[in-house]
Amino acid sequence: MQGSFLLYCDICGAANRPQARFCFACGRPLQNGAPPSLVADQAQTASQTISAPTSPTTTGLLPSNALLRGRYQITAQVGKGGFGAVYRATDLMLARRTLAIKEMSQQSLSSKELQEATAAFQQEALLLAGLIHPNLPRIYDHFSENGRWYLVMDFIEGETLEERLSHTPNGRLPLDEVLRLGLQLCDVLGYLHSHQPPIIFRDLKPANIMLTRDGHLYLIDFGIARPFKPGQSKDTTALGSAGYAAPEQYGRAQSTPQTDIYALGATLHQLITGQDPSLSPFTFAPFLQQDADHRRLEALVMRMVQTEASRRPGSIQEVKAELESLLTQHLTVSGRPSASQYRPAPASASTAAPVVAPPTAPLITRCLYTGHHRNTSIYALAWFPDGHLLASGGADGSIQIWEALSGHLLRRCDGHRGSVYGLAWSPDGQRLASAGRDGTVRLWNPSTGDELTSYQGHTSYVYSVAWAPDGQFLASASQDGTVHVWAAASPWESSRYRGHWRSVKAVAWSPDGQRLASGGGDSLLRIWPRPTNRGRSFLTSWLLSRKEIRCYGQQQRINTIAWSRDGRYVAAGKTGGSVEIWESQHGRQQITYRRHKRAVYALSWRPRGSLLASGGRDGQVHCWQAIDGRQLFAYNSQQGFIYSLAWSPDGRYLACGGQDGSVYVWEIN
Ligand SMILES: Nc1ncnc2c1ncn2[C@@H]1O[C@H](COP(=O)(O)OP(=O)(O)OP(=O)(O)O)[C@@H](O)[C@H]1O
Repeated sequence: MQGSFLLYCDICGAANRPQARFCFACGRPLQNGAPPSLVADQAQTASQTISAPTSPTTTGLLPSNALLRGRYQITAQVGKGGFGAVYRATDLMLARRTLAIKEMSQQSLSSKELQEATAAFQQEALLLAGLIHPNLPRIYDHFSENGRWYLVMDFIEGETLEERLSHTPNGRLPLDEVLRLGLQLCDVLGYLHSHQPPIIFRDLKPANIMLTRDGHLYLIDFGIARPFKPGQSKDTTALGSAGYAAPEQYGRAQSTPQTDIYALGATLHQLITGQDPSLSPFTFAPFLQQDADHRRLEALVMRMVQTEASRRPGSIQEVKAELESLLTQHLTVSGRPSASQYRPAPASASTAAPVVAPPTAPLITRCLYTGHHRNTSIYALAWFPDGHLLASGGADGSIQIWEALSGHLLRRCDGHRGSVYGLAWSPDGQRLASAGRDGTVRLWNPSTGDELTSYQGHTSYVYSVAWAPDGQFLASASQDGTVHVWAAASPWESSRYRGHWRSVKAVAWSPDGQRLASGGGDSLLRIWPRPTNRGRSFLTSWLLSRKEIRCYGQQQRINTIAWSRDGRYVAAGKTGGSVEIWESQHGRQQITYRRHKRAVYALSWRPRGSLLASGGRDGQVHCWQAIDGRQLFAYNSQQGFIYSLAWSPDGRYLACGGQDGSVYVWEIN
């Protein structure tokens, strides 16, 4: 805390900075200088933000229907924080999507306060704009209007973790839910810390975490997050929230990833014990529950909240590994599925079921926009690795690259003679691969639309192309009955897999890049190891037969295949309208989904969890749980046959390409 006193509001009782002229909480004028309102700040009670620039504010006054920037129509105020108000709004220019708009007043501020508040606001906009993660809201715009700053972002349908705790018994949560929330927080903090230099969030607390109905979590409020500055001994300004802020945030040292580990430890402690750490900073009582799982979590939490940063876990990954192992132990020992609705990433799922327990909440969908080709079928869709671009390819032979969330067409790549059937981005996003009816696989520079190279070796249509996760190899599947594996850097080198005896419609790499799955006219799903020798080698089925997994399902052509994110399952969409889910190590069939009436042409596994989207000749898109085939929604498209489906990398959008030449992008909550 920089000042020595806090100024308490006579109307609402909120603590304000001594220089403040208006209460940051209720906006009423403060009685500056009145002795009864001045209280020594040593106590630093409640969730008072340490020295964060609290601003007197005249925000929160926008009426319903107010229009900002000529496009954002305010529908309601949903929150009020230290810097201003947050509104729900409709974007009139983009498919009437719902957005959140955060407002900060520039009025009635001393010049220092204005400087601090503006810096924090700009900081939040700039930092968030460059971050893309499933647990962070996306930022779309920021601007100034009528003396206020505005930040436009995803609207999160839900409540803060603080609000959630206020209506749970004793302000606590069950252990499995705490572990799952902890894992999501590790994911997003790990993402922030993986930046160079690491981004330190610095204000992790229940009030800055929002939860959706199905338990998905978002970090909000990046006002005081900062990149770590190498060589600096302590933070320029002391920032954070009492109780959750590590000792080094009180101006003693520079905040590091260990600072966020401390706040996460304090938060986990609160979720288990129900004790608000802001009431007694730096003291963490032992857990009341003393079973083995709670004791193990307690040991971890106590290490996380060590005063000495060097005695805390070395990285957020270390915390995550322990939470994962603890969750596995907890579920295995208790033998019960999760009570929570959160679906952890499949990579961390280790129960016997195909994936994890399904959510009970219905999915909410809304069409973001519709893009078009020249009224010809769209056979292929691929999201750019960070989700900001979407590529589509179709019967007109063109490839179009869109700004994924606005539908703005950025570029076309023309060169294929005949339909484009397959598309894949290189993992680094520098190149786009396409497969076509002209028998070629081509590489494109997505920035210019220029063709970089083409791989020629197939003797008939190429239906599918897939890029290995390490970026070094491409696999392509063809009507000629082969799968070629190309070294991406040298188009003349390839291995050829000849295990199929009919056309091969689909090929896909396992997420670890060690195996390939292919399927086609012979009805067999084949899972085979990635060829190890570079150079020309011809891999026949007898060569691989000892290592290959063959999945014998219904005698129907396979049109499309998709791996689950953890590599444990492969889904195959078939001509008769079924989708078979196979366990990939031993080729055991898990379930068959039979709710499509006609051929399934497209499948996409949602990046988080067990949700599959399927579509095909019946013109329907189904979203269902791969664990048990439970359908969450079926949407009757007006697009004719559905040929392609693709989830965005963050799992929030589903792109859908059809026979009528349109691309629909749906937002799915
Ligand atoms: N993207 C969002 N979608 C929906 N509601 C939101 C969103 N962001 C914030 N809110 C709501 O607005 C409230 C205030 O938001 P936020 O914490 O970001 O504001 P702030 O002014 O920075 O607060 P603080 O006092 O913590 O500094 C939140 O508690 C939440 O209820």
